[in-house]
Amino acid sequence: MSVSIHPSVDHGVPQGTPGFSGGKLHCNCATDKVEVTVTSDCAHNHVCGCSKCWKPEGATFAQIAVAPRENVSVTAHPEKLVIVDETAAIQRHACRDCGAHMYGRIENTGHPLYGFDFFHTELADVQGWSPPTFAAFVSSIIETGTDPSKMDAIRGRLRELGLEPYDVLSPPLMDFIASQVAKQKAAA
Ligand SMILES: N[C@@H](CCC(=O)N[C@@H](CS)C(=O)NCC(=O)O)C(=O)O
Ligand SMILES: [Zn+2]
Ligand SMILES: [Zn+2]
Repeated sequence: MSVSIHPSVDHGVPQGTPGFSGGKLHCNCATDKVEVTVTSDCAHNHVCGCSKCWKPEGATFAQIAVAPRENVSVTAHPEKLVIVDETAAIQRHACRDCGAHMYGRIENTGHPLYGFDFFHTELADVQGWSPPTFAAFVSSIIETGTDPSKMDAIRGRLRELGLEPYDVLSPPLMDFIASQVAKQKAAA
């Protein structure tokens, strides 16, 4: 295999199941697993190279998607969750024992992405989620140790997988964020 991106896409990006309606995510603890229930499919699934998104052992990118926050709830062992960085825009709730990030929530109602919770679909015990469609924050992998000389090969592999690489977010998401900001400015 050429370059490893993330175990969920390294052998080809899976197809989603039409009408998929969500599932339960579990942390990586052997017992007393934290459980998060998501009652819809995800949207905007992508791989992210930033240093803040949780990655499985050995992965170069995280795989992360969103769902409306009302569709995401902690259904077992909430006492094991800790917020990784209270000052971050996305408050990532991680299992204090295994470190897996179970969901990320934006509490600032003025944030353009307020209302979306972030989660890692590979933590689910079911498959069929809308698959990743692009790669975000690709240059950021250099910050966590990737040799810059490998970037051409990594961007090439992402394109081969159909995951167009961007150094921030995809144009549709950047347009959505800018539209939210424009609405806020118009209302102010
Ligand atoms: N280059 C930075 C980028 C971090 C970043 O901006 N991450 C994005 C994508 S997840 C974000 O939205 N961060 C908001 C947050 O982490 O709260 C890094 O790798 O740490
Ligand atoms: Zn755990
Ligand atoms: Zn990220």
